[in-house]
Amino acid sequence: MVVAKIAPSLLSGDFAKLADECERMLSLGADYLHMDVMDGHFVPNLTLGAPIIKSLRPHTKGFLDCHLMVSEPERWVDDFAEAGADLFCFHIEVAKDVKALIERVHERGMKAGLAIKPGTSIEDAYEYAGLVDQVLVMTVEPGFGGQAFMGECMEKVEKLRKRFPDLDIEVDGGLAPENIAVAAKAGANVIVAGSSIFKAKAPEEVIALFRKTINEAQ
Ligand SMILES: O=C(CO)[C@H](O)[C@H](O)COP(=O)(O)O
Repeated sequence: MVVAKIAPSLLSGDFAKLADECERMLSLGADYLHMDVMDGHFVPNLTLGAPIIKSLRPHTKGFLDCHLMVSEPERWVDDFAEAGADLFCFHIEVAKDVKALIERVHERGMKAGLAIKPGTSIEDAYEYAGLVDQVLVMTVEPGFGGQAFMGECMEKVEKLRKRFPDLDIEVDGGLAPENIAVAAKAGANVIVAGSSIFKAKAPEEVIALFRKTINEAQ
């Protein structure tokens, strides 16, 4: 059985106060801190890289769930390991050798995650899902926060959950109180959310609602 893990996306936080934002999210009930790494090539946006993770690491004990939206994930394994990332999640669409990369991430002491874009079929991930710690099913086109949740991606989550009952399945993009039940029913248990948490008047209530909805669906 899997349990809910709520991962606020710091992309929606104040980058000038990143360490404070991380501690604030943990104090409000977050399990993971989701860090969106974008290279301006795999996605049309630039955010942060290993130097920021390294600067942040001494200021938080939170689990740094790093989602690399980059064209050459192989280049960054050592940098992220040395920076103190807890989980290194890369995209199946660009990895040169998925299995070898998973092994390298584990060798460097990080958990490994495999991400798929909305247009990528879940069947492509089956071969590797038993080797990783988490599969991330994107529910928006990666690149920007604040986009609308793509409900059609839930079929992929359902298929994955049927085959891998104990796998951590993360969903990312447009998750909000209005659609959390759909994601929970499909079998997602790790919820990334930026806008709906950071813009809420009471973020702790959104986090609590996500957790309750996911755990009740298990
Ligand atoms: O990976 C991402 C964008 O590529 C973000 O994590 C994601 O979009 C979360 O933001 P929001 O909840 O506002 O959609």
